[in-house]
Parts: sequence; C-alpha cells; structure tokens
Amino acid sequence: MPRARISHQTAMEETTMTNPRPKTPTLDRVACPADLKALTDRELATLATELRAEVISAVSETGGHLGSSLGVVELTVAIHAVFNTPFDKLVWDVGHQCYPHKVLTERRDRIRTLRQKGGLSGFTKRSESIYDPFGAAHSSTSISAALGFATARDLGGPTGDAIAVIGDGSISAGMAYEAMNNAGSEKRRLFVILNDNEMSIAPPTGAMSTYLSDLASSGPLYALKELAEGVERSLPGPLREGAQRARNLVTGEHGSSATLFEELGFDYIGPIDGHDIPQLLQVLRAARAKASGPVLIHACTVKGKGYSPAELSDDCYHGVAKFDVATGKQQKSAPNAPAYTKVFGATLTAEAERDSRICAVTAAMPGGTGVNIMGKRFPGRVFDVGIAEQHAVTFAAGLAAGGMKPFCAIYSSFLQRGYDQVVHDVALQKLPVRFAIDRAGLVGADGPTHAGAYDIAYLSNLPNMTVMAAADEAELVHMVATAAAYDDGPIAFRYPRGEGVGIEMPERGSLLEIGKGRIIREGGSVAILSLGAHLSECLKAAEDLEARGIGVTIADARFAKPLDTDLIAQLTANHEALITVEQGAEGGFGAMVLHWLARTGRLDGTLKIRTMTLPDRFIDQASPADMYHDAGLTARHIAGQVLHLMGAETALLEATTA
Ligand SMILES: Cc1ncc(C[n+]2csc(CCOP(=O)(O)OP(=O)(O)O)c2C)c(N)n1
Ligand SMILES: CC(=O)[C@@H](O)[C@H](O)COP(=O)(O)O
Ligand SMILES: [Mg+2]
Repeated sequence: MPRARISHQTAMEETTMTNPRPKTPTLDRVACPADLKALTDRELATLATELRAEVISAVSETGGHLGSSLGVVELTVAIHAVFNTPFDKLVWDVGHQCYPHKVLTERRDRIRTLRQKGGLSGFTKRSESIYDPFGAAHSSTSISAALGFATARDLGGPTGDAIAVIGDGSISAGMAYEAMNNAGSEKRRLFVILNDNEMSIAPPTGAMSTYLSDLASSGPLYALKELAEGVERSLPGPLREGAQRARNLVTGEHGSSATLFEELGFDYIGPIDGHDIPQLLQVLRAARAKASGPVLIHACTVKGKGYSPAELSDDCYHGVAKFDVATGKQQKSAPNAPAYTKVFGATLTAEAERDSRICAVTAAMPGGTGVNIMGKRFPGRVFDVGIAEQHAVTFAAGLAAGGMKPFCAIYSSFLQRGYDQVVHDVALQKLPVRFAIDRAGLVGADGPTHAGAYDIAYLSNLPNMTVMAAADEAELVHMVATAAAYDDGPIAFRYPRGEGVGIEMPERGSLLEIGKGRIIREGGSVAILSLGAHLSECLKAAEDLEARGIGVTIADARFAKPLDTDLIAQLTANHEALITVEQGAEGGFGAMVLHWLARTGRLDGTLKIRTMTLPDRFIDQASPADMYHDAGLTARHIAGQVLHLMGAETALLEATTA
C-alpha cells in the first residue's frame, strides 16, 4: 500500500460509499468539457466529488480499473477546465485511469457499458471519441505521442497544446525516458503531468521510484525558473513561501541540485497536491499561460482516493470485479479449477526448491504472472524490474549467460515490447531464457490491446527458439518442468488467462520430449491438430460430430517449434482432411504446418487442409467466449469447418456455426 501523503477520506466522500447515485446537479450541467468553462472553481470542486461518486457507481456495475481512475478525478476536472480539449490533445498513459475523463467527454450515458461487449473500451481509443486523441493500454507511450502532437502543431497541424498524464509506475519504462530526452532537446511547448501515487499494479520498484518519493517529500511546493516564478506569484501566501524556500534549495542557495527532469530540459513544478482543485487550477493556469518549452508538473495523488475500500486495500483496487458499493465486497465466483497463473507460480516455486539456479523476472506484474508465489519463498531469486519488458528480456539473457536459469514471465501482449531483445539478445546468442507467456489468446474485458495473439508467430519464426503451448493446467506443469530442464537455447511456453479445465494434476511435472505431440483420440477421416488451450474446444467439436456419426482424430501438438513432423506426416497419411487450431493470429502454428507440408511435397492437391486461427482483424472486448465466437473460433466453428471439408450441406453448416 502506498504511503498516504494526502489527507484520507472526508465525510463528504464517505457519503458516496453508501449513496452510490447521489443527485448530481453539477455533473448534470456538464455534457462536454466546454461546459466546465461556465463553472466557478468552487463548482469544479463539487463536480469532482460528484464525478468520483459516478465512477464508483459505474465501476461497481461493470468492474474495471477503479483505483487508478479515482486517483485522477481532480486532475481530470482541472485539466479539462484549464485546457481546451479536444483541440488541445490530452494523452492518458496506459489509459486505464480514463473513466472520469470518459464521463466528462460525452460518454456519461454509456459509462455503465465499460469493458462490456459492444460497450465503451476500458482504455482510451481514437475510434471511440474525439476526446481520445491517442489510444493506449500498454504503458509509457504518452510522452512520445504528446511530443508528436506538439511537433505536428509547430509544423502547422490543426492541434493545440499537448498534455501527457503519466503514472509513477509507467514512468519507469525506457520509452518515457527516450521521449523526455527527445522533448528536452526539441524544447517545444509540451505538458507532462506526473501522476505520482506511489503505486504501480504492485508497489513500485526501482531507483526512479525512490527518487520520486524523495522529491515528493522534499517540500510543500518545489518550483523553478521564470515559469515557476509566475506560478509562485499566483499562489496563496503559505504555499508561495514554500515554493520560494524550495526554489532557493534547488537553485543552489542551499546547495541542492536541480531535479532529473530539469537536467533533461523540462521546467519542473511540484510536488503539488493532485487532489486539491484550487491548487491544481492555479498551477495549470499559470503553466498554460507561461510555458514556452516542456514542463513537468509533479502531482501527488492517492490511488483509490475517496473510496476507503480502495484506499485501504493492498492493490488500491487496481482492477476490480463488480462490487457492492457500501462494503466494497467484490463479486468473485468460486473457481472450478486452478488458475493457470497460480499453477505456473506454484510449479515454478517447486522447481526452484530443487534447483537453486532457477530465478524469475517480471516487468511490474508479480501477482499477474504468479511469480509472487516464488517471491515469498525465494525473494532473492525473483526480480521485479518495473514496467521494462525490454530490459527484463535482456536482463534475463544476462542471467542465463551468467549460468542461471531465468524464467522471464511476461504477458503475451507485453512481450511484444521486448521483441528485439528476444531476437537479438536471446535467440541469436542461443541463451537458455525460459519465457513463461501468460494471457495467451483472447483475454476478455481488456480487449484487443491485451490479446495474446501474436506470440506463436513472432517466436516460432526465430531460429534457435522452442515454442510450447499448454493444452490444460496439467500440461503447464509438464512444460514448466521441461523448460527448467532445457538448457539448449531459449524456450517459451504459453497459456491462457483464467482457470484451467479441471483436469487431474500431476504430483510433479514430467519432462516432455522436445518437438513431440500426442494423439488424444482417434477415428474417422478428419484429423484436428490443436496447439494449446483450444484443445477443449476441439474435443467439444469432436463430441458434437460424433453425435452426427462423424469420427474425428484429435491430436495435441504441444510444440509449435520444433514441429512434430512425424505426427503431422502420420495424420496426413491416414486422413482425408487436416485442420489445425490455435489461439493465435495467422502466421503462427498453422502456417508452420503449411510450410512443412509444402516443403515436403505433401500439398499435392489430395489433402484437404484448413488452418483455424484468429482472424486478421482486432477483436473488441467481450467475454473470452464471445470474443472467440466473434473470431470464428469456437467448438461450433471447428465442427462446421470439419463438415465443410467433408462436403456437408450448407443448411447443416449454418445450423452448426450459428
Ligand atoms: C507495457 C506494459 N507493461 C505492463 C502493463 C501492465 N500495467 C498496466 S497499469 C500498470 C501500472 C501502472 O502504474 P502507474 O503508471 O503508476 O499507474 P497507476 O495505476 O498507479 O495509476 C501496469 C504494470 C502495461 N499496461 N503495459
Ligand atoms: C491495465 C493493465 O494493463 C492491467 O491492469 C491489466 O488490465 C491486467 O490484466 P489482468 O487482469 O489479466 O492481470
Ligand atoms: Mg502509480
């Protein structure tokens, strides 16, 4: 839990917990940000209180990223009140904190559809609103994008000021520094608001986090140069004195040096209280009036602000299920089977008991990836490097080169950011880094930004790489054991978000033979070759077909690379048709199989073959089941494909896939 820098819950805030939908007269007067210009500063403060209640109420019905959104309520009101959006471009980093922004930007009527099928995205999205000038969901892109807008403006583009709002967790990533480095030398007018709540998803790690904490506790207000003097003059007496004292400190009168941000070429203003509307308005107005180059405003906030169950919980309600507003109790259904993440975490810990060379690396997701389980037992061998996937991969490569057995545990979609490192630092040097790829396939409410769609393709095409996909949670146990034992180069294993299938679990993982799959059931003239967790859908399809008198052979490939070419040869020799199925995009496992068949002359026109993959388009958020239906990748679609290949009547096909 973060240190509480700012006063906690007030009585007024307390009422929002027991009265989820209070009368909101001020909020009712705001259809779009332009309406904020008609409100007094006092009314803006009232608006913030109402907005907070509205967000709590909405998220209690939808679930979502509540803590981050509650932390930026006042910032959202103040930014929209001072700047001129959508002409000015407001870029939220990650975008998971944008719910108050959505309420104020013409989406209040749909706010209770957040993250639902057909509803509002849980992130900023250009296609959703003119007030979302830049989409996000992966972190640390906001300063680069905002600098792009500022530069476009200076080159005559139809755009005003650019404002990036970035969290203390997200500013740990390399991209943010690349952007500040560039912005500092470009010297263009640009606003970066650092929303420092001393929390990432987990407590933040790293030297930068410590630096920000020190900065935050260095004085009531710490401001610089002509810009800061302008701000300072507009502040009330006590704050002005604080600012003066702080400025004397940093300008050297008392021997202190400039902040890192100033060294990078920014004017630094802060720390300010990110929940104090009058202070925020004064600082933003002064900055807007005076800035000529890049400015960083350091706002201290509390994650989960104003809702005590959030403020008091360990994760500050980073991501919540639907919940009861009065108690904060979340509606979480009892699991039917162990979650893949927990199975990975527990198996890795067991392997680490046996082998002291095993270590784990996470990029700010210890709980999400399950390495926190090992962290409790072996804290010295688990490394949270912050939101820094590129570094995580190369750090793991260094660990491997140094004789350790690193498991680099990263969600499929976030590993995209470390791709060059996977190629250049790991695969090319044949270093035995074990990639534990969670959230493979479609993930549900987070939508297309978090879909683990591409890893099979982007890993299988790399020389030296071995790629496995777990069909169920027991297979995952075997794959962790196999990866732990494998030392002949990099190896990856992927598994989906959520619960396993409820299969009996082995006491201990067995070593899988590299590049060998398995036959699950045999029969008929069609073979389905499944890679990964869609095996259960393939089995459902087979049962459906069997009920219609059609037998199907089902095989689990286990490996996308190396391919089990004996198995594929056997399936093609003994069946009229072959269908591959995977929870991944085109260009993955199916393409690998096709390449091999073509290379070995097996695509001679006699074999009927289809590859079932995610389609070549992004799938909007819904439940995973609905997303797979949208993707044409359910048991019914698989059965339909079999019937199609067997020349079934169109009517039967339609009935099957409807
Ligand atoms: C590249 C990338 N890695 C990991 C994540 C997962 N993630 C989402 S939010 C978050 C923490 C962000 O912390 P901060 O920026 O401080 O925002 P806060 O939630 O505290 O408001 C993380 C690690 C991500 N979205 N993108
Ligand atoms: C915003 C973000 O990137 C994370 O908070 C993500 O939503 C976590 O997803 P899981 O719930 O799958 O861990
Ligand atoms: Mg934070």
